[in-house]
Amino acid sequence: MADVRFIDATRVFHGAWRPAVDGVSIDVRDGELLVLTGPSGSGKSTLLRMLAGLEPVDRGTVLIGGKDVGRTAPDKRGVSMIFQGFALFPNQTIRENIALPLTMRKSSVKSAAARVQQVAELCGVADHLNAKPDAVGYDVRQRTTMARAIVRRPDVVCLDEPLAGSGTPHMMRGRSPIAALQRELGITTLYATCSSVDAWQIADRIAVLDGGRVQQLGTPAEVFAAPATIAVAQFLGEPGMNLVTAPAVDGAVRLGGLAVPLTPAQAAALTGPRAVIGVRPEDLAIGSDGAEGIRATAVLVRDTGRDYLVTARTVVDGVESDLVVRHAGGPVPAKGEGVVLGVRTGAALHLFDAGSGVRLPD
Ligand SMILES: Nc1ncnc2c1ncn2[C@@H]1O[C@H](COP(=O)(O)OP(=O)(O)OP(=O)(O)O)[C@@H](O)[C@H]1O
Repeated sequence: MADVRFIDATRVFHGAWRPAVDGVSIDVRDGELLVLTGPSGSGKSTLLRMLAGLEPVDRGTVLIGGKDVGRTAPDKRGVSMIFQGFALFPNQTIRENIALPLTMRKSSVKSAAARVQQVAELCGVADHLNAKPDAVGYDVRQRTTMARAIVRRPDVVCLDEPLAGSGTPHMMRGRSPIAALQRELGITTLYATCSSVDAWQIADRIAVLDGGRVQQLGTPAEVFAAPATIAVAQFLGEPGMNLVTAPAVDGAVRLGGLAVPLTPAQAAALTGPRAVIGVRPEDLAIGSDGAEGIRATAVLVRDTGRDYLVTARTVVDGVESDLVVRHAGGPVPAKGEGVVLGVRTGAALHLFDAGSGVRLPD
């Protein structure tokens, strides 16, 4: 096992107008499950491929266990990569699927069989070795994928969107046996996913990428509580945080009747006359005693089964903005009805600079 370090790692594809991975510096601890997340095209796969040696590093350094692997061939790096959707061969048995990395390396038949048995037991699939992937459940298929990934005793496992296209419902993903096994085995793992739900549920820490750059690195709770940029705030949460550009006047950012006072440090960090107020749907409430409220019109009401998501349209500085409210108790407004929105007591409000998109100091 080993730790992983990216230092200023950069990859520019031929003819591209900007790097796909742009000066990324991340330390992944030995045994850690680090989730790389961010929108499609943010550079997650390219970063994993650079670690595995499938993509060159144009600038910067990649270290595995303290060793610069820039000149190390992919099969000598001790990195095992799992691609999208499990990638188990349907016409091969679970045993053959697990054995594949060994048979490709022409390991002796006897030692390969012993190793497959050992890994199958470790991953809890020993009872299914003669079955084909289609004949076993989702849990066994994922465990088999992990067994195949570790059969050659890698130092690091890279999983690139392992659940994409696997038909796994979102609510099941947090119970992913891959994540559970990773913890049992304590193997350093980098897991790329577009899904902020996956990232939130399984990670020790998450790195949010956007445009090839690390926007934020931290535990899921840290990133959720204090997103470092507007891009991160938009990305995490379901639905994402409401973000409204509002004027900063007389030391406060004003959204309807709501005035969010700026600390001296926040006022000094502002690069222009506007800030972006961020508030999560669960932190807004319909109904407010007037003066402090945001006057709006309900334009969409969605029943989630557990509660309602009400989209309310307001006008700030002559510009229409939509705010989503998670509404659980009390009468549900009809489409077109006027509402006054308030911020729940104790709720967090987030402030970002409208020009740079960076969080204002708390
Ligand atoms: N082989 C390639 N040649 C040229 N450009 C590429 C190549 N591979 C990726 N890119 C570009 O690099 C950028 C990062 O892509 P990458 O696949 O790493 O992002 P990603 O976050 O993994 O996206 P996704 O979640 O859709 O896989 C994108 O702009 C993509 O178009």
